[in-house]
Amino acid sequence: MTTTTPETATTVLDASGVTMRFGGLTAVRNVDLTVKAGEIVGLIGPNGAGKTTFFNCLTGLYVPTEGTVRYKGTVLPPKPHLVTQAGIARTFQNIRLFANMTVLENVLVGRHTRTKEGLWSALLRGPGFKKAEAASHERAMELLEFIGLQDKADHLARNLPYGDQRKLEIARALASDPGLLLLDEPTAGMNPQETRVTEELIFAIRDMGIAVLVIEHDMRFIFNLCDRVACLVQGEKLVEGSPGEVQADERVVAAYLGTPFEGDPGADEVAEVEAAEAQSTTRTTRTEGETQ
Ligand SMILES: Nc1ncnc2c1ncn2[C@@H]1O[C@H](COP(=O)(O)OP(=O)(O)OP(=O)(O)O)[C@@H](O)[C@H]1O
Repeated sequence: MTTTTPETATTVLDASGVTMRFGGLTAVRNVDLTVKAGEIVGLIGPNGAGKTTFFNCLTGLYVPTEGTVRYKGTVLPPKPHLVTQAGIARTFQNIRLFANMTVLENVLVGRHTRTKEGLWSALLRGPGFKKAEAASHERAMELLEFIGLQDKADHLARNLPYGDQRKLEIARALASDPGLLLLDEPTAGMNPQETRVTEELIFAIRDMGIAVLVIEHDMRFIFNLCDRVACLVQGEKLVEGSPGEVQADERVVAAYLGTPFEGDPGADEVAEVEAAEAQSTTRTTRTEGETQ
């Protein structure tokens, strides 16, 4: 059996020099990022760092002011449905399900980019359409089983608990048979148990051969999950590396805490506190000695 290592794996996503300006504001500046087959890559950064804007540049919602985005070597067309058709699926920061449709119907909607039957075939319900419909139904049920919602296929999406709605969004994205899945804050609002389940789900998606790029504020989740992490700050890529490297990088810590570290972080403060404590101990000892 051959296994693909990240070094030799094909590049699924190649974003190069991506810049996005809104009038005078540069939300993303000259960002390069690659995702290889078999990888889970994390994108972190403080609020307003440009993470979602960068996602929107990858998925055709925004046309980058500068730079190119390639999927498996081909430059992507700047239209969301064509990007989905090419093989990139995404979920959004805020849940965007069809609330009054069933769980199964929501997944079937996600399948439409892979259905070739035309309008007349659908209207006349010819044999080609019926075959395609049965195949879509079967695939949608497989996906519901994969995420553990097969028993709720007939429930209305709006009646699902929050964690299940998030899972359903992922199933709908998977219905387009992507080679790359972009997840925008998949654990936002989840309790620790739901977050753990999501982590397992993303590992299982990776094991299905789908590369994953994930934005998340939950650092424990991201460092546990990802093979590689990139940190955006004020639209620029500040650091990229293994979870260990990024976690230990003083610039990343400073970006989150809002204070730059210089030299040994906090050494002066520690020395000051220790000196003050030593002084107060001397004073206390002397006072005690004087009263005896
Ligand atoms: N359509 C837009 N028009 C103008 N400015 C925008 C637009 N979209 C985003 N911005 C600005 O671009 C910057 C980056 O925003 P973005 O939402 O990409 O950050 P983020 O890193 O995803 O933040 P968060 O973690 O809070 O979701 C912000 O200053 C934001 O106000």
